[in-house]
Amino acid sequence: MGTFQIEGGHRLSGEIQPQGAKNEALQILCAVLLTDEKVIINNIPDILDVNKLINLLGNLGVKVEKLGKGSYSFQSDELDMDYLASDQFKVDGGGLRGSIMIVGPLLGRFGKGFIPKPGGDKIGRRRLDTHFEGFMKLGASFRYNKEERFYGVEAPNGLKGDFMLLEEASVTGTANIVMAAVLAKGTTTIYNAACEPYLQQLCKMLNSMGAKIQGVGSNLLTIEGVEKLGGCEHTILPDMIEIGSWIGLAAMTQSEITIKNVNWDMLGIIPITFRKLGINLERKGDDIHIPAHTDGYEVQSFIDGSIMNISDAPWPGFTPDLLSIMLVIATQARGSVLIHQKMFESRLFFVDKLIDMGAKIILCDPHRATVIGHDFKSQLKATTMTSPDIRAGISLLIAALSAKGTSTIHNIEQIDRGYENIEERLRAIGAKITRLN
Ligand SMILES: CC(=O)N[C@H]1[C@@H](OP(=O)(O)OP(=O)(O)OC[C@H]2O[C@@H](n3ccc(=O)[nH]c3=O)[C@H](O)[C@@H]2O)O[C@H](CO)[C@@H](O)[C@@H]1O
Ligand SMILES: C=C(OP(=O)(O)O)C(=O)O
Repeated sequence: MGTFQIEGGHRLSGEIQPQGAKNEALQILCAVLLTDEKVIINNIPDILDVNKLINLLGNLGVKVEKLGKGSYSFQSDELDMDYLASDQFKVDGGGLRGSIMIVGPLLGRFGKGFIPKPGGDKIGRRRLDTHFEGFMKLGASFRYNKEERFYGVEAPNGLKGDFMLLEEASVTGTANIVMAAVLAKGTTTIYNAACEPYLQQLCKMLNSMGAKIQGVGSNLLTIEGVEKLGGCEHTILPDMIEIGSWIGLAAMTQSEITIKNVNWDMLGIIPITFRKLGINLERKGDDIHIPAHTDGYEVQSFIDGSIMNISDAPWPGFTPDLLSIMLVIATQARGSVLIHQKMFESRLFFVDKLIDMGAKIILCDPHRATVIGHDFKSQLKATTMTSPDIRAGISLLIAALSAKGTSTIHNIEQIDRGYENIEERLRAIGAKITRLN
């Protein structure tokens, strides 16, 4: 188990360049299975989850070639389908959440797809019903081995387009169904589709490979199936969750930081939501400049004067992956805020650690926490903690960097799942952080 030691209480300053988006990369990498031609992908983040998926693709027979930092070519012309029945696949597939998205492309192109129960954050129930109901709507048969927790779908005669109304706007579920439907016969219509920038990017890539997808960016996708897809070159967007993490870091440490090349127009409601907590964000070209909040930041209230409430919703609502960071920032705001995590059941339990550090938080129930900000009149105190999931991990790291004294964070593999070379990048803007093992 890896550990960070963090000496908190120092102001940071400088520029930080966001990595490529983890959740987009996981979708895009799975899409390379849809063609026997070469696919080039740029801006791939060098993080644990993405490297695990690249390794899985390699074990499946995809020819992987590194072209430069963050750039790879992939060719899926000679896949080893026997690997899907191997013990190694059970280990590889269970190692991350994103592996679930190999099923759609395999089903679409080869008429069968398998996956062990995927990994990912333990943040409450994470059902896969949307994925498999979608595949069944396209004509696949489904089986699930409860003992081995192994899922399988088969359609030996190919898939056939249909209309479907998804039970939930599942991000990976929509990506999976889209990747199956692009090679189905006829037209597939997906209503209540997720439409995060990750999905917009996936659809853009698939269209450049020859797919016919309309409605990109909306919750109604129409996909006219094609016989075959070809190669393409695709560049992954900057990671909006990382960008939000650095905004939180700047606010909590009262530091002046510029986040470079953020692709502002794809950030949706994120900048507005930080402003609700009183964070001042300036757009400079395509950068975000956060001035030092030396006088703190004040939570806004609603028009009727009622307490500020920040909650998650499917895109274009506020992403659940930034709520833990919002919660941490709120601990030093002027005013109070209710954080409502609607999607996941166990993502707020990490507040215990913040309470240990001196934050004023009432955990109302597993989904809601009320935070009463200190307005920097009292600093958080350093402590020893364990990172329960990726976003709680980065939130605790931000808390530690703002706290008085030296903190220790264990289980930092959770952070390494999604943040590239984090200690070096933070040291470059003045953070005192050391990786102990
Ligand atoms: C690898 C990857 O891309 N992971 C992301 C993906 O996970 P993932 O695709 O696994 O998440 P889903 O979108 O399927 O759903 C997440 C959870 O929210 C619930 N739910 C979902 C939609 C909805 O309208 N209402 C609702 O309550 C689901 O029951 C589920 O428990 O999307 C999540 C939701 O943005 C993000 O937290 C994850 O970082
Ligand atoms: C929950 C997340 O990741 P995953 O879906 O990979 O567990 C996340 O990125 O915040």
